[in-house]
Amino acid sequence: MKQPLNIAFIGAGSMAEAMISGLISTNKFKPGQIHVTNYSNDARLHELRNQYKINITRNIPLIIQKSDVIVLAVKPKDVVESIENIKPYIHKSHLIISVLAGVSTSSILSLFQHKVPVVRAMPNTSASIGLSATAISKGEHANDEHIKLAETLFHTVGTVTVVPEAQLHAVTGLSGSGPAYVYYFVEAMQKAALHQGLESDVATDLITQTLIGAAQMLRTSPKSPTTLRKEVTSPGGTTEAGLEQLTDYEFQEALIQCIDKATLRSKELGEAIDEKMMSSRTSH
Ligand SMILES: NC(=O)C1=CN([C@@H]2O[C@H](COP(=O)(O)OP(=O)(O)OC[C@H]3O[C@@H](n4cnc5c(N)ncnc54)[C@H](O)[C@@H]3O)[C@@H](O)[C@H]2O)C=CC1
Ligand SMILES: O=C(O)[C@@H]1CCC=N1
Repeated sequence: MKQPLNIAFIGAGSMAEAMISGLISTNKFKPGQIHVTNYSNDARLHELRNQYKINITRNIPLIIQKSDVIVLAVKPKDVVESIENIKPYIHKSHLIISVLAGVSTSSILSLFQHKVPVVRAMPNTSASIGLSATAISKGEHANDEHIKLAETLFHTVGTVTVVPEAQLHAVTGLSGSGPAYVYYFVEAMQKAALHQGLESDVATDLITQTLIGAAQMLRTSPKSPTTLRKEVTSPGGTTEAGLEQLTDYEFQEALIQCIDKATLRSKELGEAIDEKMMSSRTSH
């Protein structure tokens, strides 16, 4: 594929912005190489242009013609309409990257109705600071070069793992949605800190540094999470008293159920698209 690459984002929401922000902040992509369009919100496009100096447009033929990589970043429910709009202008030398939860590469290929290379990816919003955990899989007409290109792109915004496509539902429930679970956990820690009389900004600093420290320990220490937990937990001490409450409230079970449910939802989102495609075919 020619260099420098031009990238079009179809959809200008949270995930598109996280990727745009990450791509630009690493200086590996210039704002001029990035193009973005959305459904109807002009103010949102102007906001993105003001912040990142990227190209904004609602001219579909133009954005597709100018770009080598097309990132589908609409909600799963909008995939049929968004592909319908771009389809006439797509050719085989484009690489389509879908970040849509649940939607399979085979559904995307059926919507394009021709042999376009598709890579499906599941990043997370930490892409905005170059720390996404992204997993990718290739569709039927994507080759090793396409997967390499997608790897390079997502490497700019964090780590990349290639997985069999069937595993992307679990990845979505785990690391795609994962940042939200952590933020939810932090919201609870903040409430507890306030309840105990700590100042809000003091609490926020302590919580954030605790999370960064624990995450860094997980990354750098050869010890397992269980060993690291036990090292904090003095017999008869404060941690043990706290963890007893989490056990009583079945915290781990709740989290397992949470990830199972999110994984199931990813499958349902994909199935809903397949059903929509089937019913539109039978009604024509
Ligand atoms: N938000 C997240 O943390 C993550 C989201 N994703 C996936 O990324 C995709 C986008 O999610 P968000 O950014 O959170 O959604 P969002 O609702 O913030 O953004 C969706 C964007 O799509 C645009 N859009 C809708 N229909 C369109 C059409 N026909 N043509 C062009 N643009 C159209 C909307 O105007 C909006 O800009 C979803 O499929 C989601 O599953 C994947 C990983 C993480
Ligand atoms: O909640 C969602 O459906 C998307 C996919 C992963 C994170 N956000």
